[in-house]
Amino acid sequence: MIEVAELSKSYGRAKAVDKLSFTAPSGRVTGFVGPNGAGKSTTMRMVLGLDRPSGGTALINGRRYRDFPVPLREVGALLDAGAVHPGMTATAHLSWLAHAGGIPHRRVAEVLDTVGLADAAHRKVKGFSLGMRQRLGLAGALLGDPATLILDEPVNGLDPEGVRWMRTLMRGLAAEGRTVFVSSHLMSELADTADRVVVIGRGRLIADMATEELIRRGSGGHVRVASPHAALLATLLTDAGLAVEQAGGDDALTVRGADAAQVGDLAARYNVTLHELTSHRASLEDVFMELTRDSADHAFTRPA
Ligand SMILES: Nc1ncnc2c1ncn2[C@@H]1O[C@H](COP(=O)(O)OP(=O)(O)OP(=O)(O)O)[C@@H](O)[C@H]1O
Repeated sequence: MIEVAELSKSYGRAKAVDKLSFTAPSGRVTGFVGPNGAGKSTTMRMVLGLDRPSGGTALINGRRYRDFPVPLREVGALLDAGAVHPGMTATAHLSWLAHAGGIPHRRVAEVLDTVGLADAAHRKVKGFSLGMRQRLGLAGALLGDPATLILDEPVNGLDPEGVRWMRTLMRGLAAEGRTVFVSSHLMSELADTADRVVVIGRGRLIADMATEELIRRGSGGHVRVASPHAALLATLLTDAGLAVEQAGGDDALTVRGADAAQVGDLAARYNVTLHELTSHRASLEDVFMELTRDSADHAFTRPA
C-alpha cells in the first residue's frame, strides 16, 4: 500500500505538488492521472525518495522508501525508460541492477522472459525500439519481485499489442496481491486496467475513487432517442425539464438528465412511437476532461 499525506513540492514559488493525499491499496491497480505538468512524476519521485518533499509524507507499506534495507525487493519503479546506457546489452544492464540491489543473478533471465525480451537479451539497448525500452524498464522494476510497483507512463511507445500485454501484466501483478500504481496523462489508457483512479490537476487532488464510480459521476452520459415524431417528443422532454439536442438526422435526439427508462416511459405516456432508445455512458475520458478542464498546465495552453 502507498499512503501519501499532505505531500507538497515547491520549485521556487511554483507548487508542483500541493498538499496531495491519497492511498493506493494492495491487490489493486491504481491509476494516477492528470494533464501534462499536473505533478504526477514529481509525486512518484517523492514516493521513491528521489525528490525531497517540501512538506507531507509518502509511505510504502508504512515505511519511507529510503528506510528499506533492500529497496529493490520492496518497490519496483519504471520512471524513465530512456535512462539506460545505450552501449549495454539488456542482460548487462539488468545484471548490473541485480548486483547493485543484492538480487540473485538468476532473476535476470526470468524477468527478461516475463517481459518478452528473452530473444533480445544480448542485444545492445541502442538498437531497441521505445517499446522494447519500456519492456526493459519494466524488467528492471520486476527484478526484486517487489510487492509494490510504481510505473510512470508504462504504455508510452508501445504498439496496440504491447499495450494489451502491459494491461494484462499489470492486472496479473495486482491479482497476486501487489500494489500497482501507474500514471498516464490519458485516462482512456487506464480505463480497462485501473480499479481505482487518483486524478490530479496543478498538483492538487481532484478525485480519488473507484473507476466505475468516477464514470457514474460524470455528466457526459446521455440517452439517444429516435422517433418519427421527434419534434413533439423534443417538446415533451423539454417540458419535463430535460436538456434535449438534435442528434444528427431529423429523427434523433440526445437527451441529458434522464435515463433510457424515463425517456421511454414519457414517450409511452403520450403514445409517441420510438424507433431507437439507447443509453450512452460517459467515457472515462469525458469525465477526465470535465474534471481537469480548469487545471491543465498554463504553459501547455499558452500560444507559442
Ligand atoms: N526540477 C524542476 N524544476 C522546476 N520545475 C519543475 C521541476 N520538475 C517539475 N517541475 C514543474 O512541476 C510541475 C509538475 O511537473 P511533473 O513532471 O511532475 O508533471 P507530470 O504530471 O508528470 O507531467 P507529464 O504528464 O507532462 O509528465 C510542472 O509545472 C513542471 O514544470
